[in-house]
Amino acid sequence: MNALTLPDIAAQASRQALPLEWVGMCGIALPVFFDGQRLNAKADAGVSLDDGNARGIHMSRLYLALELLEQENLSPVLLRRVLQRFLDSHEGLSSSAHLSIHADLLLKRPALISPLAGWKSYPVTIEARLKNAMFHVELKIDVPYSSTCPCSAALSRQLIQQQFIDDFANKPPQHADVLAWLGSPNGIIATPHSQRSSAKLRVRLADFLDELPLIAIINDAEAALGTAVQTAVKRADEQAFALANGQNLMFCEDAARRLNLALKRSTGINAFHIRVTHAESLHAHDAVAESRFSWELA
Ligand SMILES: Nc1nc2c(ncn2[C@@H]2O[C@H](COP(=O)(O)OP(=O)(O)OP(=O)(O)O)[C@@H](O)[C@H]2O)c(=O)[nH]1
Repeated sequence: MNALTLPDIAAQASRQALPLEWVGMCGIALPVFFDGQRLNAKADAGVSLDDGNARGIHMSRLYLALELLEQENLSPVLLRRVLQRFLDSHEGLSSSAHLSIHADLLLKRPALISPLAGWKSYPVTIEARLKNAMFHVELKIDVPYSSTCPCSAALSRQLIQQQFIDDFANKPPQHADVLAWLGSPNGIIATPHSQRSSAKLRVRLADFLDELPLIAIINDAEAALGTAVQTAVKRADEQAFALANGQNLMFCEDAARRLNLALKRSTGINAFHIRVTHAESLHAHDAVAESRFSWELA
């Protein structure tokens, strides 16, 4: 039997000469390593197709370059090496390379009071680009938190005051009576609404960073927001959480401003874009605020 040469369509001339900005593969399953964890990731890998006459890029060369990610902890230098390999394997065809890695980062979080702890999952995307020796890394991180509406709290307080006036209209308040009243349903006749909320952070990193500051950014964001979503919870933890929410009333605007300050204080961040969403229980729609810093210029 004669050995047949395999047809190579990608090497053919394109019928329509036109360069393309991005060509590659999306959703490639891949294990990556970060902070001692093996993450189940999905990668999008692509290059520009500058030669408008070339029919296609060489997908397999991008795919094989991703093997580098199986061996080392994710870092800016490793991402750059992968992108350089994308370009080296497409010499004459491509001048820019792009890689996105989507994964869920698991962090163990202690309870507020009890000695318990549990895992929290943070969706993250790490995006790296290389063009004309210019290398950029952008992080996208979702941080869930709890927010309690300050307006609803004030309105609830007013109703509680009204109830107090009604219940103690004809008697001078005695300490024991007031204490008992505070512990009764009438003492909390109205409650403010709280909602599970989410902050989507997009951050462009400075060139000098050796590591990806994913965990530092998550920790800074949660500290700024004040009422992170909890994991393992006993009653003592739930009570501490209720107190924390009561002391931490916020509109979505408040949350966006706090995150803006926190990210400006962080080192190694050149630009950022924040979008917070409060999934209101008052409405069937969300309250949303955005804030950005140097985002258009970056
Ligand atoms: N460029 C391109 N390739 C595709 C597409 N869909 C599937 N492929 C296949 O991806 C496979 C890998 O392509 P290449 O990397 O060029 O494979 P190859 O020619 O064996 O490898 P090299 O010798 O390194 O060029 C081929 O079998 C293509 O047909 C597509 O939309 N575009």
